[in-house]
Amino acid sequence: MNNHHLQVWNNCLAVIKDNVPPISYKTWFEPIVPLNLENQILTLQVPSHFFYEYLEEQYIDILRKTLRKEIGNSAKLEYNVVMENNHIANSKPFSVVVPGNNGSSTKNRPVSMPSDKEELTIRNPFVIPGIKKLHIDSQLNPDYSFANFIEGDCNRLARSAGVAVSENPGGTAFNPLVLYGDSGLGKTHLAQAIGIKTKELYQDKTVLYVSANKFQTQFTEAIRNNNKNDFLHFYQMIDVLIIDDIQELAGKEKTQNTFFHIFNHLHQSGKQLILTSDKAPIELKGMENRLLSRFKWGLSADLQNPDYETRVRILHQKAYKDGIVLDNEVIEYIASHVTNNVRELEGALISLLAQSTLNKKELNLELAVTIIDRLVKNTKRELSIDYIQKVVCDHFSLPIDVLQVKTRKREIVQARQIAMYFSKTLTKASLASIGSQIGKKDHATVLHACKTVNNLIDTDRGFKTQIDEIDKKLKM
Ligand SMILES: Nc1ncnc2c1ncn2[C@@H]1O[C@H](COP(=O)(O)OP(=O)(O)OP(=O)(O)O)[C@@H](O)[C@H]1O
Repeated sequence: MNNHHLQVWNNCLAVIKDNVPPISYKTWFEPIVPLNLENQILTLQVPSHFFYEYLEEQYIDILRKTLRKEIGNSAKLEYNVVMENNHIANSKPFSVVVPGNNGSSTKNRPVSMPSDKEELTIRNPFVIPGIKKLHIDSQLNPDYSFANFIEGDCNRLARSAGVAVSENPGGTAFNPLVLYGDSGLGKTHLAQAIGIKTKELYQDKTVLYVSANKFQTQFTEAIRNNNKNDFLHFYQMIDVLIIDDIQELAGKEKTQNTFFHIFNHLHQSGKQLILTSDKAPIELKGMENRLLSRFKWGLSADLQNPDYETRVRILHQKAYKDGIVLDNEVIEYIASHVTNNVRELEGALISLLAQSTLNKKELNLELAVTIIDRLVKNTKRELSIDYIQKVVCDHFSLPIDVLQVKTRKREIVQARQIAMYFSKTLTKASLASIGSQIGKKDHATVLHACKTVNNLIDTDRGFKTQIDEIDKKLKM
């Protein structure tokens, strides 16, 4: 048998080895199998389409130089992409690169499948090593469905983008879809809901949810075990990849670099990426710019703190799911006192249920007041503007929505000014944000309200007493 191709490739490798870092050599050149040399065309077998793309992108110069040195100026290079299992990826065609005078070009031929390569060699970081059939568990929690996700102004854009993505993964402009917002506002839930719905609509699509931390751990393991290729190949065959808490990759340059290649590959192949983050992409620190700029290709949608109405609906839904009936006053009490995020709202409900069951107490407002106040004090809550409006309205026996009504009625104007004054003194909200939440006023109106209230406190005893009473109620 003619071993000329082996000789030529080994000579090329000797030069390449001296010119690329050892880890790159091991990753990208050792797995290559030289197959044939005919008419100055060297055929190399590579394990995947991505592998070939990566070689083309990163190493074409050195390949071109070494080949020309070995075979002459009309040297050509062909890649034989051997997909080792039919369901690893769509059968991508055989690609040929010609490192000629005009740089590289590619053309296609059918894939060749050697008979001795039937076993799956890509290791799946989600299954026990040794299991040959590649079954990917999507790692989705069925509770995190769209049906269980309450819609409100706080999440409307993100939710509808999520529905659109799950109906047409990879086929909308929302790629990647970046969901961001503070902790406990439903990013994981929504991202998983997209995965669940996609699986319902497209059973044959490979969906995978993974936290950025898990991704990082798998990557470190893969490097330690010399399996970086397997790691890359595994991720590049996913149709819908959901990575949670992407901010956790900050400062992890190597992982980011690998994720960059996975991202590119998936995006170019029309696959869907869904990322969650605790900050808007523009505010993410410690991330490579090339990654950040890619995050901005699609849609970034934020999740905000739910307003009072949405909190009430979330509580009703959670109680219903747990099979308990709660009086409206109990739900309203929780919704007006637990305002930080949905996770705390859930926690409050669970504490209430636990106390009532364990101590055999009736689940009524009295119990709710005791439990919630204890909880809220422990979490050093910041008062919400919603709650301030509620307390002020209760104090003056006004319906809460009256503050939003455009009117010059003195008692309403004054209640609104008092609500603005307390929002300014007891929350961190800006004048503009206070104004927009209380009667859709501008910042100048809020400033004027604060001055008026301060003046009245100094000059009107009766007024000051009212303010002190409201203050006490708010800090109860
Ligand atoms: N709109 C909603 N409707 C119903 N449940 C919700 C909603 N938003 C959040 N939740 C619930 O609140 C809890 C916290 O949500 P989730 O874990 O998705 O938050 P997160 O934003 O991912 O938080 P973190 O950044 O801390 O991971 C979950 O149990 C989730 O089901």
